[in-house]
Amino acid sequence: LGSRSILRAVADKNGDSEDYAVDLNASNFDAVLRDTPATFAVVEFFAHWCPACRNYKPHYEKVARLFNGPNAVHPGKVLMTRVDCALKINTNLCDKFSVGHYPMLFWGPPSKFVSGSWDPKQEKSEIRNIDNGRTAEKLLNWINEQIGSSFGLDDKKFENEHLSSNISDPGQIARAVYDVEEATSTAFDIILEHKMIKPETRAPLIKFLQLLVVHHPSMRCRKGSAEILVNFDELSPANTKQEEVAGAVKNFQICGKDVPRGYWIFCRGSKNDTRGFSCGLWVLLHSLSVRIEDGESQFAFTTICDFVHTFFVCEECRQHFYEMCLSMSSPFNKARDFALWLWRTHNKVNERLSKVEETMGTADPKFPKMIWPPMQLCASCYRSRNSQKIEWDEDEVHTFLANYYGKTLISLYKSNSVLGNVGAKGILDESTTSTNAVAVPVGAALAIALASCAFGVLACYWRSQQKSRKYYHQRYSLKKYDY
Ligand SMILES: Cc1cc2nc3c(=O)[nH]c(=O)nc-3n(C[C@H](O)[C@H](O)[C@H](O)COP(=O)(O)OP(=O)(O)OC[C@H]3O[C@@H](n4cnc5c(N)ncnc54)[C@H](O)[C@@H]3O)c2cc1C
Repeated sequence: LGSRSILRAVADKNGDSEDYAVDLNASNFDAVLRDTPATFAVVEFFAHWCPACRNYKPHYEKVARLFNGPNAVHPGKVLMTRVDCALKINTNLCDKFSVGHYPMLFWGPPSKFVSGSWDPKQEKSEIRNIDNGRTAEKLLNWINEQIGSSFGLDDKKFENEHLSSNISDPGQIARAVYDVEEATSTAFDIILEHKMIKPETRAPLIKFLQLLVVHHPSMRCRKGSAEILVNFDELSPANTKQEEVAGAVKNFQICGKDVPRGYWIFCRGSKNDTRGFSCGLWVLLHSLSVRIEDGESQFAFTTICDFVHTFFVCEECRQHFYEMCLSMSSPFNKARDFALWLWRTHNKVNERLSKVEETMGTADPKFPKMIWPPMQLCASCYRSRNSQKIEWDEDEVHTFLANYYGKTLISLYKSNSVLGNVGAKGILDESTTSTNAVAVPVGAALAIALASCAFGVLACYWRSQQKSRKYYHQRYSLKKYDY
């Protein structure tokens, strides 16, 4: 099992069992703590034979319920885990943390636990012994003090009154990398659930996959998109029935088997019906727009327009977005222009929705629609501003977008090295060659994509899949955008 599967498998049990804390042992300890999107972790070292530990368990679980699993009230903040020191496999691990009594609780950033240790004599350590967590109330108070929160044991699902807005914190976007993966997976789940792969929708889907293969910010999703793309003609020959296609594609999970996880982090709203998928989709589109090369800008534009128009099941959203696509009178030659177009278009949506939400009272109070980026995020983006009008410095906006949706978005991946060495390298190797993929067949476009991405491992995999392949020599011309 992958480390995320462990997190999910444990989380999935929560429907009928009260075990929310994640059981770790020496073999999965590092991997789970490295992969968690949570900002902090609590590790409880205990022994299953210890009566005090058994009595403590309901207290610990009461707190873990708030943070772990798909129904977590405050997901992504704290990962609550436990290690049974009475199991032989964990002896060394417990020794490394100088576990001298049970239960013994530690707190720290998850990455500090990876290959980590704790020594009571050590003066400076980011791992701290929790010395006052003997009841659920005390433990939660201790956590609240550390992170300046006011979580309560009675907090209910989605009653995120404590959710802090991420509007003006530029570093928060780093957490959105998980949401971009979640949104990509959700988009493809929706496509399958709604049986949307048809002969007439193949072209927009293939083009979008081509874009993802090269420019998705997550290595996992680039790899998964490539696998689907490589097998696309086998998966959906023109005459195959919908059910067969859906069944076959389902076996290829676009961002790997551990995504989706079932919750949002950056895109989490303070109500259960706000934000989430549509926020994740925007972040995905922006992060694609800042990764393309000049020569791909028109391709990226038509691809994203067609994808939203064909596959985004919010009728009003896709219609409005498409109208804005159609209103473009000349093709894009520069990646910068396309990134700025998408930013402007998103702001038009924000402007329209802010009025609607104000009238209808449907806004998320923590995340009201606004013209973006606000001053707090990018003061230099503003040349001048009065109540009527903002005069933007578009060079500054573009620099900001490129940094925000480029490097910052994947910085958490890097620092956590979630994907291990290969993944981190894949993510950092953002150099790509311009690819007018719209004019080349699927296989050839992929070959160019792979060659240009330094995807060593994936390229090997791809070649091994190509032995007896015949490509569709099909031109995906989209008349609507032929200028
Ligand atoms: C293509 C598309 C079209 C949509 N059209 C409609 C519609 O017609 N009607 C409707 O009700 N809903 C529409 N939606 C949904 C709506 O835009 C929001 O996604 C949703 O209301 C959730 O809002 P949010 O607060 O999470 O912020 P979102 O608007 O989803 O934005 C997500 C994040 O992107 C960043 N951001 C905000 N503005 C910009 C910008 N201009 N440039 C770059 N980054 C920005 C912010 O960090 C923000 O938190 C659409 C969504 C998409 C993806």
